[in-house]
Amino acid sequence: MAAEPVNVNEFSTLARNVLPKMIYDFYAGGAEDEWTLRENVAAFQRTRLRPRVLVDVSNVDLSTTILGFKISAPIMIAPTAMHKLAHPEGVTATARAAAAAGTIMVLSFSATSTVEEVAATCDAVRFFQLYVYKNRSISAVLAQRAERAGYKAIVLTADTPKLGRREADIRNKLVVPTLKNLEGLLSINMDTEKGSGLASYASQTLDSSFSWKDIKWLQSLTSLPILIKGILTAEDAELAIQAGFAGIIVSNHGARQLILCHQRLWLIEEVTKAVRGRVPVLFDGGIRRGTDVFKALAIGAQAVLVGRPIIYGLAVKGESGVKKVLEMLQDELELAMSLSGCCRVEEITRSHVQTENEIIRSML
Ligand SMILES: Cc1cc2nc3c(=O)[nH]c(=O)nc-3n(C[C@H](O)[C@H](O)[C@H](O)COP(=O)(O)O)c2cc1C
Ligand SMILES: CCCCCCC(=O)C(=O)O
Repeated sequence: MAAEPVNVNEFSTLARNVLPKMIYDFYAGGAEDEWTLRENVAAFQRTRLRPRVLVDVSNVDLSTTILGFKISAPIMIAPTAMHKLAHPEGVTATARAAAAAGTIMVLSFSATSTVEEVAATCDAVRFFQLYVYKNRSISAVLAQRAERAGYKAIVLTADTPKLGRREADIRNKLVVPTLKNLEGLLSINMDTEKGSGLASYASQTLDSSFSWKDIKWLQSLTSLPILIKGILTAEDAELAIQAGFAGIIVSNHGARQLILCHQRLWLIEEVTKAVRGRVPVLFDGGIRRGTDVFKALAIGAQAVLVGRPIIYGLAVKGESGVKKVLEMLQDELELAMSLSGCCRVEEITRSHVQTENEIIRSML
């Protein structure tokens, strides 16, 4: 029997062993030559901590509040598609694990369980992620179904007018299962002749004409707060606030969309400076350790979301695997806070981290 994983990265190795190659590659993969994927993780490793000592850390509290909802730690579950490819119970198991951990899960539009099935599986605060389809009434129906089913916010993913070029999926001729939310609403011929079935599906469905001028339409569909996911510049952060978004998620979609040339972790600082506290700023991408959460918070994020590690926990051990991943990250964050002299998440400040440039400058 394989040894029990002691950290989140070991779940990734175990997941690789249990999943068919096509599925693991879909989950693990990034766009093009995947250097942004590597950079998502490496940026954390190049960021140093500046711990303070001799602080009474006998009582550390990780809890925080996002859009008025209290969560046990600033670690949420990012929307990721098709959990039934990882485990037969799919995202209902993920949702139960989120509820047990006292955190918020963002359900993917492209889930393999319906919004109602997920809502019925446990009582927890959930958000719903939305893509805008060419047939906009499909997105409208889904946003309204989510509101009726008790979801507390909509998360508009803004970085996917077209699907990124995921070369592993092209090579593997990725076959995608039925997306349960769309049953009866859409019928698509998923072509794997030329490569990825997901790419074929996306090119038939995603509305690449959707733009800032259409946000009012989106807001007219729902009374829920709407967050925007995929913001990477101060300019777009300002537009998002002007458009009335209730929160911003700094994200490069787990390096699955555009290959970037910026050390992305520092975009949190660019965005938080532009936002000036007007709405919460969250971050996702490359979080694999509690110290990564700590660093993202120090740079200015109010909470982080985690994508792949959750799927790997699900693939390896179902609901209990997801719980374990969340527990590991929470425990590591608690230790990082204790060893840095922080008892509350609000006590994690910019002075607790040093950037690569700051490190170089300090040597001159
Ligand atoms: C397999 C997979 C599926 C994803 N599906 C979605 C999705 O349906 N909607 C969305 O907005 N983002 C999706 N994402 C992006 C995640 O929400 C998140 O931005 C990213 O996974 C964070 O990076 P991490 O995996 O390094 O934690 C997906 C990512 C992965 C890896
Ligand atoms: C119609 C677009 C499907 C996107 C699938 C999920 C996703 O966002 C991903 O990164 O994969």
